[in-house]
Amino acid sequence: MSASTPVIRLRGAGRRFGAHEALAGLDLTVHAGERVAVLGTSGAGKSTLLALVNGSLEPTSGSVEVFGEDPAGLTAPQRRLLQRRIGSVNQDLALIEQVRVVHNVNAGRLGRWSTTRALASLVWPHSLDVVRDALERVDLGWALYERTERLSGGERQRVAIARLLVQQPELVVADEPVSSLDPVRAARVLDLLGASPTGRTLMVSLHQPALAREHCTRVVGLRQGRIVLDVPAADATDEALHDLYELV
Ligand SMILES: Nc1ncnc2c1ncn2[C@@H]1O[C@H](COP(=O)(O)OP(=O)(O)OP(=O)(O)O)[C@@H](O)[C@H]1O
Repeated sequence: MSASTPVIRLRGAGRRFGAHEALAGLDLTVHAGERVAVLGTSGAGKSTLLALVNGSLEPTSGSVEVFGEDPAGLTAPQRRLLQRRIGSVNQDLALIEQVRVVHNVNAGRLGRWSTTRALASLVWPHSLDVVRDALERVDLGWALYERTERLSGGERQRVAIARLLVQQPELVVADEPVSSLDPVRAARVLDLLGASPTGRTLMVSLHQPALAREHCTRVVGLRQGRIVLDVPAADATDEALHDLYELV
């Protein structure tokens, strides 16, 4: 991949679920370091778009390339290598409830560890300093050895963010990662997701336009599975967003 290769490129990408067309004809190019907020009403297709980008769904039409690769055309080992570069936070958070927080955070490093090391870490957690640091950054320094199932919704959401911080991905794909957080913590988490010395690329779905304007560089608006708005964040005024949220 050359320096000018986009991090994300969708060409005429669409996704159907049976007869239902969730996304249609999406053309989108995202370059390294961009922070893209995906906005739109419930059901507009935000999660589906993010799933196409993080490789958990394949398009049923058109193409999706991430770091210059089409995940559908890769072998399993090649796909694992690509996945290491992508950090995802999904709405279901994908935390293991019955284990302590430290193990859920360390799961962010599993892609880089041997099976032996991963299993050993379940008994004697490895890289405690890294895990502690990530938890402190999301205000959960006290929760290292808490059982995950005991945490509140917002605390669990921050554990998923800490897991992503230890993974240190080049691209973050986050589906409503701040939906359970108070405004101060939401702002902090969005800063953390986008911040990295090397200019991490971020694609994040949000329901709060103000957060998109403040923490992202670009706003993409979806309506009924189509991109109807693609502007610099500063231009995503309430007026510009009005049509996006009008009830259909
Ligand atoms: N696995 C699936 N099977 C069938 N239909 C689906 C599936 N996933 C999504 N859809 C449909 O695709 C459309 C887009 O869904 P999606 O979850 O992408 O919307 P969204 O914008 O993320 O919504 P929300 O803001 O409520 O999370 C919806 O009509 C939804 O019902």
